[in-house]
Amino acid sequence: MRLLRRCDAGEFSLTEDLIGDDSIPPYAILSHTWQEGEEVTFKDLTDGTGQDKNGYNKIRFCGQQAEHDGLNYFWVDTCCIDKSNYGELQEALNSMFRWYRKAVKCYVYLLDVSTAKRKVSDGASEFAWEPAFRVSRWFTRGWTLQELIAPGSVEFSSREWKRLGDKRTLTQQVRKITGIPESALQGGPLPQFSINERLSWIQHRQTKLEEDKAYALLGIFGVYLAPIYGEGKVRAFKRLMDEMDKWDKCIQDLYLTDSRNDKKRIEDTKGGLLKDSYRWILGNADFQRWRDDQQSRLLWIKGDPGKGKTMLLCGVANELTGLTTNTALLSYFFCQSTDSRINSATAVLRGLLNMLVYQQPSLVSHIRKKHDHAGKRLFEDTNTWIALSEIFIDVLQDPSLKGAYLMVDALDECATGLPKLLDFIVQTSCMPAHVKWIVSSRNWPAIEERIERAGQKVKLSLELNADSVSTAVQFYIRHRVAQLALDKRYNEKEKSAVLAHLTSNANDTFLWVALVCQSFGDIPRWKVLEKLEAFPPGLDALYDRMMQHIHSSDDADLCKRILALIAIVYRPVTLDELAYLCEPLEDMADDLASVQQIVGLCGSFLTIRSGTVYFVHQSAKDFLCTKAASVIFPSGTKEIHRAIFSRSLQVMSKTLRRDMYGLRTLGYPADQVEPPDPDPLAASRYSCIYWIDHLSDWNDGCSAHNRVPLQDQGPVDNFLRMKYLYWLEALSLCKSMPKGVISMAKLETLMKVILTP
Ligand SMILES: Nc1ncnc2c1ncn2[C@@H]1O[C@H](COP(=O)(O)OP(=O)(O)OP(=O)(O)O)[C@@H](O)[C@H]1O
Repeated sequence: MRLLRRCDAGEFSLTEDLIGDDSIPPYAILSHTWQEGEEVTFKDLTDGTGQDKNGYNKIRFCGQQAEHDGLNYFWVDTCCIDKSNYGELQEALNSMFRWYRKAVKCYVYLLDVSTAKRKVSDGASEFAWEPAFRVSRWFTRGWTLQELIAPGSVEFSSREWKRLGDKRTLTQQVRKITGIPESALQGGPLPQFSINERLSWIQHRQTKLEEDKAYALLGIFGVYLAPIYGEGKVRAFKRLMDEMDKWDKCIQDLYLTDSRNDKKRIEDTKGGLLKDSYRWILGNADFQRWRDDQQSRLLWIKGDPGKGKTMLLCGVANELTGLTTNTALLSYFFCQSTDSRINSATAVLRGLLNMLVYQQPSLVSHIRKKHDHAGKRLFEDTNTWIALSEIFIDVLQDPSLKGAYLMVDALDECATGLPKLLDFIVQTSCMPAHVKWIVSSRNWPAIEERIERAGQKVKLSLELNADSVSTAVQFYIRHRVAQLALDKRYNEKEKSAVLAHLTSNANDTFLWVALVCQSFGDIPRWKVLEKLEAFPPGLDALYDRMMQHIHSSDDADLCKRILALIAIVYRPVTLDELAYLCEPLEDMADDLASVQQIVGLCGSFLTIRSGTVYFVHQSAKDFLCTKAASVIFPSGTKEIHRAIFSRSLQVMSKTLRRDMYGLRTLGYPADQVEPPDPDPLAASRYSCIYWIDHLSDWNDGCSAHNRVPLQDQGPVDNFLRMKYLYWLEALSLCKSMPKGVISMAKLETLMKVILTP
């Protein structure tokens, strides 16, 4: 990129070609419409001519504005690109959007808008220049579309160099004139707008060369295309759309979860995020050191279960969102061991990448380099980690990446590949890039050992910040008690007693407060004082008490069965799925309200959100699987795997059939399938995907006389003979064919082991 610099004599000179973003100083950029034969060219500038052209005036305008704003450099498209050099032109066309985005200021020079006339009359609601502004030629040209959208600051000036306003103050007018939504004008991520919507923004705009109408969209779509002038508009658009299709496919294949939705879900299920309970971190010296010191790249927040780490990270994400708009990207990931989709090292990198490319689509090029060859397998085979980590490093080293904040919550919940993920975080936190990591986990020595290897790290222990955490928990207690008092109509005495009990027993643990308050919600007001002592301090003591409560209830066996099942499944199951997987619930399969009620009897261990059953917290699952294991798995966990496998086979045999979604035609694209309502796969979706995993876990280490039924005429053989094709169809409808292929290989291995004499 070449820039212009003002010389002492008031003239301008071109810099050399500046390679690499680090060598590019802050600059302003001009946006205008071209006048045939009147523009100052690259050749003019190098020959020292062109001062007599009308276009020279615009360069002076841009230079003067830049100087006024304290910027020594500026860029003008007419003369900063050597258009006689095809390589340079191609690079410029594909970089233009980024150049406009990186400009500190963009000055729009409107030759056809004059401020010579003053306000129409006193009290008039619009300025005299507004009618001319509305019909300005600038709004009708193709290239000016990205010049409006890409820069953070766009200032409009009249023919007389008078400032009219900027794209923030004139948002409503610009939105009306262009039809472009406000969030796109204000720098919102463009992938949130459909391809058709983005195409519509240029529909009524013109370009001198017909192909340019397509090329002017490259930055807006975040794709790379070599310009072929002469190919015609139709072919140029076809090539653009082909690129978009590949882009779309790549993003779809990468997609695993939308961390923004995960964050929202987590905040919702945990009862909403309280700013007063996390904002202490913003004033914390360690946090500030990590945030403000360029050399500090890795912040590790560590603390015991339920100390509020996840909610703290949600809060930090919110604060960084405000802080980083236009200066850096923010990407986060919340590991959850109870959900096999989001509890592995590869899932973390996929999730982080997904958020990065959403904000800066041009970064997809690094994924495309591998995805164009390998397709979806790139994200699903044994080499996925290698490929993803290489892609991730390329992304972090992309010269156009201004900076990035990367957050990973609950490293201890990353069940697969944690050591390599930690090594990767440590490695990339030492790279010379503007990247900062923030991670959280429990106080695990294995994590500490690896994080210690990072050069510039900051450790923030919640236990060592007990005063701040304690004050934050106090805010939380007051908030929850106020809510309870309102809902349950406590009198002052009851309210004070609850407050005092929580305050003196919380031990700086949010989760304990959250669980106790949840239980108080089920206790009638007149019993609350009497029941207070039933909530002992300490998480385990509380879980223990919840377990005893279940034990002494009429539905103890059923509740324990449900808890065991929810602790074993590979992803949270829906009420529909639960009703079929848990045999004693079978009769209620068409009465989900009752299933929901029964889940409600399982103490506060479980919670239901949008029809799906989750553990209220990871520590609840940990408690059940360790301290209460003998109670909920009296015959061991294999027995639960066996039961889930066996129920899965039954539900699949009962529900799978040909063309369940009534698609009729063969070859219907799987990604366009919408589940009918009611969904015939609602009850068997989980079973279709995971039955082989349960079979395999049941078999794992089984003694010879307990062998799983894989022989001819056994249940597996019968199922495959009768339903194999329907099962494949179901896998495809569940968009889980790749997982199915892995499962089939697993089944084959299992057969070989078991059936070998
Ligand atoms: N800032 C906050 N606003 C609202 N609720 C909060 C806040 N901090 C903590 N909580 C409450 O405390 C509970 C525990 O917090 P959180 O899940 O963040 O703990 P954690 O340290 O991540 O636990 P673990 O390490 O066991 O996963 C949450 O479910 C929520 O109810």
